[in-house]
Amino acid sequence: MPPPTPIPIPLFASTQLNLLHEEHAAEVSSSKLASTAATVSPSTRRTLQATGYALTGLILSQCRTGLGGRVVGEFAPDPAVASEESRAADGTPRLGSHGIRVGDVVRVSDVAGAGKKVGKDKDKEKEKDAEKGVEGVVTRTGDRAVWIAFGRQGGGGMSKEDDEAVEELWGKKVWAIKLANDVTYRRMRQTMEKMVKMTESEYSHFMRVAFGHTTPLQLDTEACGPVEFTDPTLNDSQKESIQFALASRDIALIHGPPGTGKTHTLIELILQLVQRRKRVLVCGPSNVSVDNIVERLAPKKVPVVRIGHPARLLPSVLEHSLEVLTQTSDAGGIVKDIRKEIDEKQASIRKTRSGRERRGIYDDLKLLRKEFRERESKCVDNLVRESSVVLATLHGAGGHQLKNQKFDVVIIDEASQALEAQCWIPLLGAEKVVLAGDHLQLPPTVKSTGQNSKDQTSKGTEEKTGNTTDTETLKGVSLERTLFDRLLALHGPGIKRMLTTQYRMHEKIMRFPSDELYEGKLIASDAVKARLLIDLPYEVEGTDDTQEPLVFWDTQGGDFPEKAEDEISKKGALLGDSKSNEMEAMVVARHVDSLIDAGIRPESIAVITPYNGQLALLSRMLREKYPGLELGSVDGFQGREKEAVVVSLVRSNAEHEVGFLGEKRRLNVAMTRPKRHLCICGDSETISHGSSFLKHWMDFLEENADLRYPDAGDLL
Ligand SMILES: Nc1ncnc2c1ncn2[C@@H]1O[C@H](COP(=O)(O)OP(=O)(O)OP(=O)(O)O)[C@@H](O)[C@H]1O
Repeated sequence: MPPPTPIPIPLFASTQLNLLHEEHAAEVSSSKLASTAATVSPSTRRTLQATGYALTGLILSQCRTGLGGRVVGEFAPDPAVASEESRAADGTPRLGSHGIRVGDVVRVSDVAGAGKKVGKDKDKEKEKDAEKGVEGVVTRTGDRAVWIAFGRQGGGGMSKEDDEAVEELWGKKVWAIKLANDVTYRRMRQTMEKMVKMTESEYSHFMRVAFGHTTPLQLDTEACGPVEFTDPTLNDSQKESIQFALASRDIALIHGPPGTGKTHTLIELILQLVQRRKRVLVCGPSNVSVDNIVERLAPKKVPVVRIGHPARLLPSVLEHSLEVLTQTSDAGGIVKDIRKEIDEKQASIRKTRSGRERRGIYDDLKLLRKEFRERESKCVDNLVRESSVVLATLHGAGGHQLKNQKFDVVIIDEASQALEAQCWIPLLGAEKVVLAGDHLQLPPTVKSTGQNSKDQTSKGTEEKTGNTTDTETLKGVSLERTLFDRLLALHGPGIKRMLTTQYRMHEKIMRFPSDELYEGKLIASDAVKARLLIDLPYEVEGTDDTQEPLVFWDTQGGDFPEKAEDEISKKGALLGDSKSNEMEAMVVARHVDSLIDAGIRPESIAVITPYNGQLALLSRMLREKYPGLELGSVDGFQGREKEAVVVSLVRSNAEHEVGFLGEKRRLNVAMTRPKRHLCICGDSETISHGSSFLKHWMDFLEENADLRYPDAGDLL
């Protein structure tokens, strides 16, 4: 491996900043979420409610101190404006249908505050605040109320400003609007800004490795000692990956192709690190990816703390949540009394008529909350310090709870699905890093093209340096290029170990992705290699489908043409164009019918397609008929599996255009979801012209699949 070309860290970080800026703008505009909830008319508010973005006509009906010292407000429909139809039998107003969900970030503001004429400057300020409202996270939704927790994102209780803003809501008619959650962006931006400013002497060894200023250190096999695995079922490639990660001194990549037990391996690695008295920070790009690890680690009796807003955590991991521990653990005792006092004071405000008395209580409340925050932060600090394993999402790791915490190892699961800037949130202070992922499946979804920032960066660089060398070194830096990918390209396969036994697919389903993408190294475990639908643990008839793992319905011949379709969002907005193929959809539907006729439960089957136009069509044909059947996009199905998967490839045209079927990582995801049965529907003539990968795939299917040719006349 030739020495890597070093990448200047400030240049990398400023390019990322530009790319992130563009991406955020693209995301906000495509999601159409209002980023400011300032003055909007009643009719706009009603439209926003009808389209699932807001809840109007609310009043604050109750407040209590909730998790992490946040104020949790209960918002009920205003009885004064609730219509007769919207009331329950006992006359209580109901919320009606709305699209506000648990975990959503919302802003609650006063509807009347907007546009009022006010006299004094101080009042004007207050009025402005009321318009601006206060941000919170939805913790519960019910028929008669929604509950919203106010306070800093990432925990730590209420700030003084939040306190006042919530108090301002009492007695007002308010509304709540869903906001784009930009904590992740903020944290990525802050991290990149920090990187831009860092001086050479501040770079950690890991940073210098990650940007090619130096090469990874030799493995330290002696220091990691002999490994006694706690899990006797680990296979050799899993054991080797764990040993490698233990011996590495700076960077180790664990490459986990589909179904190879990546998480299984990480659990053992974490246990081994804890045995060696190492402190470990474990992160993932999503709450689910992190909770998945907490769930599997918790029974092992290792002290773990999960950082993150309790509203977004799985109920099964709540007892390990930092905010819950702050209340339930012994360490939490120091904040309990004060919380009670705050609640009592708060309740007394509403009973007090005199303005002077109210202000007095208000002042007391401020002091109490300050005390609460101080005690809580001490308690949080102790809890985190005492835990060998701390878990958070990548952006959650940028919260105040981990500010002064040092970890021996940072592990990132699903690293190939995270933006690189996101990974750097926990990595800036890291000494040793383990990344687990599969760069041959889809990277994180990116909406922007990155073109503007590329142009800006090259211009800026040329102006600054007078040449384009730096721009050259940044070639290939885009948001879609993950840290996992980049490190592999920079330092070569020596920094990675691959898991090779897969526990999902029948051998015949695995063969093509293994040979084409994983150097033929995948092995199907004995338990799965010959499993067929007919072997399912419920009654299944023996048919051509239930005894065959791989079926190819080849629609070649021109009778199954694709169609361009406008892609319409739920709100009726034009999203762009997509493709559909009605005749092919009929082939898919027939295949699903015959699987179900043979006794396969709809819940065991998924139908997936890369095109939203086709997904809409298939949904119309199949959703009502088989409610348990799963219908989805290929991208959305990454990380999932089903007993039987039917893939509709859609493209069929005389020009042999294949669009984004040309992305082999997407096809890899599509073909590696099933356990026992994969059925591909597509036009081999069109598809085989798309790329050499697609040509090999079509050849493979022709030779190895149960090949069938649908008759267009039969279908009509
Ligand atoms: N050594 C093993 N022996 C038996 N079963 C295993 C082993 N390792 C993993 N598995 C099984 O393989 C399946 C996938 O494992 P796991 O959920 O850890 O993988 P993952 O990495 O999270 O998922 P994916 O591979 O899809 O990314 C699980 O059902 C798990 O029990």
